[in-house]
Amino acid sequence: MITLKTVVAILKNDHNFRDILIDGTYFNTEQTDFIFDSLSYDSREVASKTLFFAKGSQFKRAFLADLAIPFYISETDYEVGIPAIIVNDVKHAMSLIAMAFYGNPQDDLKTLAFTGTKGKTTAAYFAKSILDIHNKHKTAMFSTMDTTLDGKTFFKSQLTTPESIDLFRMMREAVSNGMTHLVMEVSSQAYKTARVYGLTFDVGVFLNISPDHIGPIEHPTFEDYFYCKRQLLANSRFAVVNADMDHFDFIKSELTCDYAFYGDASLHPITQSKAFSFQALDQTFDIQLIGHFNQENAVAAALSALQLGADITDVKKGIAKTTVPGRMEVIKQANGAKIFVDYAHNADSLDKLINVVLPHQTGQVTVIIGTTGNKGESRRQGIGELLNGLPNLNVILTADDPSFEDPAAIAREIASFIDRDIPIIIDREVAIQTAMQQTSGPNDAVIIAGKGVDAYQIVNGVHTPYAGDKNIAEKYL
Ligand SMILES: CC(=O)N[C@H]1[C@@H](OP(=O)(O)OP(=O)(O)OC[C@H]2O[C@@H](n3ccc(=O)[nH]c3=O)[C@H](O)[C@@H]2O)O[C@H](CO)[C@@H](O)[C@@H]1O[C@H](C)C(=O)N[C@@H](C)C(=O)N[C@H](CCC(=O)O)C(=O)O
Ligand SMILES: Nc1ncnc2c1ncn2[C@@H]1O[C@H](COP(=O)(O)OP(=O)(O)OP(=O)(O)O)[C@@H](O)[C@H]1O
Repeated sequence: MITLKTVVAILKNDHNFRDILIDGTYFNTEQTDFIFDSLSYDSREVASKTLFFAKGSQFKRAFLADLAIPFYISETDYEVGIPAIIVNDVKHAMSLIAMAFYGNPQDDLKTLAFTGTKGKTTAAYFAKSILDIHNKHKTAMFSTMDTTLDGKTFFKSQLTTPESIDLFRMMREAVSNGMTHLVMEVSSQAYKTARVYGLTFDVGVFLNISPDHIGPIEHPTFEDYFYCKRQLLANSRFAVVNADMDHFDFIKSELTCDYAFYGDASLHPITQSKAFSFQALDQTFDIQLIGHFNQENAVAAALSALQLGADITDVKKGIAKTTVPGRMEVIKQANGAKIFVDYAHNADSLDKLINVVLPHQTGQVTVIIGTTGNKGESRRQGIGELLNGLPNLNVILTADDPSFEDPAAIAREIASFIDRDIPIIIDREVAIQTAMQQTSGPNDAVIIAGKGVDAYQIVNGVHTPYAGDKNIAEKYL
């Protein structure tokens, strides 16, 4: 529940209130009070006491026209005869009002947020494993892969960071379920679209930055992407930062809270890095996820969990038991060849993934990859140029969430950055089957990059069923 009076007070306090408009008359405050019993940003989900937020580039006046609602909040007066609260920024309004409506659930949780171009999901899984040992399985998690409000039942979310109304509702539900900690991923889009506006995290972690998510529906420039990501540190009580990342000195210069750094250029380097173990924080850790970058993700999670009260024993146990579906999963073909299934879908991740595989697999190595349509368009050049610089690698280009674009055209665009001829097999299952048929022994490998365990392909904007890279690979062992 929230009253109109509280809503107006929140907006005024945030310097976001413009006016209330009822039947063509302007008011600078509420005329009578009203109690709202729900919040919504979707006209298909409203009731008689819903406070409705009209937001978004695709919002249409028609969505409001026949609604039986007491008020809506908007940047625009849609002139539909419904009392309107006009604000300068509807997404700021939505976040602060949702926070109050759900009773500031962040105050009842220890909150840990990860941002970075890569590793958010993996680091979140490490952190959840550690914290679950510390708090006896009372860790909620909001991640791209999985969301859990009770620590044990999981569902897939549409967005990496939920819309603010959903975020605070889910946080409240997690508290009601007895959760004491929340681990979440915060995307740059979350800051760009104010999904976490007004929220301060107990610990904010910045894992790394590389050019990505630049395109018409994401960020116009790298500067914008980087700025949005840095907002996590500006809105955290304690920062954990990778000292080896690009622009680290600048990030450090901006910090206003306490912090811990990790990486070679810090007091917490990773040493003795082996496939399944490493040393850091004066300890030896066992780890199931191979790759130095996963050891970085693990140390970031370790420092965060220590800050939130876990002890080093919890940390060691948590890291040792962590696996992440679709991240660095290795299966063996009948002929001994190794199949690596990983979610790498930009040049930086693919580069790191290939560098983990090549030292061990000295035979024929085939990479299967595509890139998404209508999103992250710059990945095509990045991946093409990377593969061009690795002439000994076999490559098959395939589909990966083409959305409204033609997957063959996307593949041709990637191929245009590669000097040698590259086969294009749009059917991902056939691409995997073909590569696996070409292996001949234990030194060979197939790297299936991009979809991990995603059980769908986005085609024409619709999630269409897909068996999943790992399931398909297992079919052709
Ligand atoms: C750019 C962006 O963040 N867009 C998100 C945003 O859209 P928006 O606010 O612009 O809303 P819109 O799509 O224009 O829709 C207009 C509004 O009309 C409403 N509506 C619609 C139909 C109707 O009949 N009645 C009605 O009221 C809708 O509920 C919506 O509120 O809010 C929508 C939900 O309210 C999201 O679905 C949408 O995510 C889009 C689809 C998306 O794909 N976003 C990606 C780029 C994203 O955010 N990704 C990051 C992860 C990036 C990473 O991998 O690191 C993420 O956090 O998920
Ligand atoms: N620290 C890292 N640096 C570079 N690449 C990484 C790192 N951690 C993971 N990766 C690679 O990126 C892929 C995606 O990892 P993960 O899902 O943890 O990242 P994410 O930030 O959640 O990704 P996304 O934003 O694309 O959902 C992994 O499969 C791996 O190939």
